[in-house]
Amino acid sequence: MRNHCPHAWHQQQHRGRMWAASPAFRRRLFLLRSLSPSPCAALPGNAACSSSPSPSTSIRVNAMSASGPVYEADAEAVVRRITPPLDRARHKGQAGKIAVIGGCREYTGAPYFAAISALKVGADLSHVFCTRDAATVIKSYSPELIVHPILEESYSVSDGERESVSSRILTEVAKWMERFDCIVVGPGLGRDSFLLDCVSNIMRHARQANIPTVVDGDGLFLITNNLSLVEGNLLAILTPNVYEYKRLVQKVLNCEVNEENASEQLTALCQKIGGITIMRKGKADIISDGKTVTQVSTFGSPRRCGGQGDILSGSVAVFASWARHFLLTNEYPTEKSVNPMMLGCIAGSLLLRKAASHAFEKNKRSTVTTDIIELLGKSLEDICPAGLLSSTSKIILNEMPGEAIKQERASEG
Ligand SMILES: NC(=O)C1=CN([C@@H]2O[C@H](COP(=O)(O)OP(=O)(O)OC[C@H]3O[C@@H](n4cnc5c(N)ncnc54)[C@H](O)[C@@H]3O)[C@@H](O)[C@H]2O)[C@@H](O)CC1
Ligand SMILES: Nc1ncnc2c1ncn2[C@@H]1O[C@H](COP(=O)(O)OP(=O)(O)OP(=O)(O)O)[C@@H](O)[C@H]1O
Ligand SMILES: [Mg+2]
Repeated sequence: MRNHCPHAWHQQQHRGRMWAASPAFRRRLFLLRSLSPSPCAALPGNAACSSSPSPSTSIRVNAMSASGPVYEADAEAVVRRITPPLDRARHKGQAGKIAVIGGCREYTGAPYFAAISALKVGADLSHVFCTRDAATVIKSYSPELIVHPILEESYSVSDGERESVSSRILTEVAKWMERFDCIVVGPGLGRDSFLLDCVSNIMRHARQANIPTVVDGDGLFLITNNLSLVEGNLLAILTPNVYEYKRLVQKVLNCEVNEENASEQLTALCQKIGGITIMRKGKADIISDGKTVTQVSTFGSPRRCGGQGDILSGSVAVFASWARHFLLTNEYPTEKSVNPMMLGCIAGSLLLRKAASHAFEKNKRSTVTTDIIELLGKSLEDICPAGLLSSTSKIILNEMPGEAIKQERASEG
C-alpha cells in the first residue's frame, strides 16, 4: 500500500530530485553526453540521417560532414571526470605506469615525446623499451624516463642467433608487463623486420595480460600488415595520421578514403577489425569503436611540426588507463556502454590541442613539439586544477568547470 500513500509519493519525488542533483547522477550524465552515439554512425552505409541532438545536451553538431553530423564530445567534462585526484594517501605508481615500445637508430625523438608526455600529463612512471643505439640518446634527453636498451635490429643479430635473441627480448619485457597500465607501441620504432617480429610477440603478450595498447607510428605499419595482432582486442587503440589511415583503409576495407562518408567509413573500419577503437587524426580527431562516433575539433595550432602525434599517443595512454580505473571503481551501471578507450582518446586529443594552442600563442611559427609538451601541465590545470582535489572532495569539485574552481580558490584566498 506504500505506493498509494501521498507521503510516500512525495518521498519518492524527493528522492528522485536528490538523485538527479547527486554528483553520481551528473557524473553519469556527463559521460553519456560525451559519448552519445551519432545517429548516423550505427551502420556503415546508413547515410540517411534526420534526427538532431536533444537541446538539453551540450553536444554540438558538426555540420561539415556531408553524410550526417558527428557529435562533438564534451571533452572537458571527460577530462575532469576521469582525472584522478592528487591524494596524499596515494603511493607511487597509482596514477599510472606507462611503457613506450619504440626508439631505434633513426628515431629517438618520437619515443621520448610519447614517454615524457605521459609523465607530464600525470603518470607516475614512464618506461621506454628501445634499441641499444637509441637508449643512451633517450636517457640523455631526460633522467625521468626508465629506459630499457633491449630491442635489436637485424644488422646486430646473426641468423643463427635470432630465435634466442627474440625469446630473450620477450622474457625481458614480460617481466615488466604486468606492472603497466597501458603500453604505446610504435613511436620511432622503425621498420626493421626482425625488430617488428619481436614487437609482435610483445603485443601478443600484452593482449594476453589484458594491458591496454595504443598503436601509433610504425606500430601501425606493423599491424596493417598483420591485423590479427589487434583484431577483436577491445583494449587496443589505433591513432593513425592521414597516411596511416589511408593505408589501413586500403588494406582492411579494400577501397580509398571517402571524405563524404568519413564517420561511416571509420565505423566500418573499427567493426571490421573486431570493435577496436580508432582515432583518425586530422583537422578534427574522429574517434570510433564501431558502435559510436564522436570527434574533438577544438582548435589547436596551425603548426604541423612532427612529434605532435607522439605527444598524443603518450597522453591517450595515460587517460585511457585513468578512464578504465575510473569506470571500474565508480560502479557505473552504464559502464558497459561507456568505452574507456574512447574516453582516453577524447581526453588526450583535447589536451594536446589546448597545449598546442598555448604553445602557438607564445612561439608562433617557431613552435616545436617540446614547446607543446611544456604546456601540457598548464592546459590540464586550466581544465582540472590540481590544488583543490582531494579524495573527499573530488566528486563535488570535479563537477565544477575549471573557471568556477579557480574563482572558488581565489575567493578562499
Ligand atoms: N623526432 C622524431 O623522432 C619523430 C619520429 N617520428 C617517427 O617517424 C616514424 C615514421 O613516421 P611518419 O609519420 O614520418 O611516417 P611515414 O614515414 O609514413 O611518413 C613520412 C612523411 O612522408 C609523407 N607521406 C607518407 N605517406 C605518404 C603518402 N601516401 N602520400 C604522400 N605523402 C606521404 C608525409 O609527409 C609523412 O609525414 C614513426 O616511427 C614515427 O613515430 C614521428 O613521430 C615524428 C617525430
Ligand atoms: N589539419 C589539422 N588541423 C588541426 N589539427 C591537426 C591537423 N592535423 C593534425 N592535427 C592535430 O595534430 C595532432 C597530431 O596529428 P598528426 O596528423 O600531426 O600526427 P602524426 O603525423 O602521427 O604526428 P607525428 O609527427 O608525431 O608522427 C592530432 O591530434 C591532431 O589533433
Ligand atoms: Mg605519427
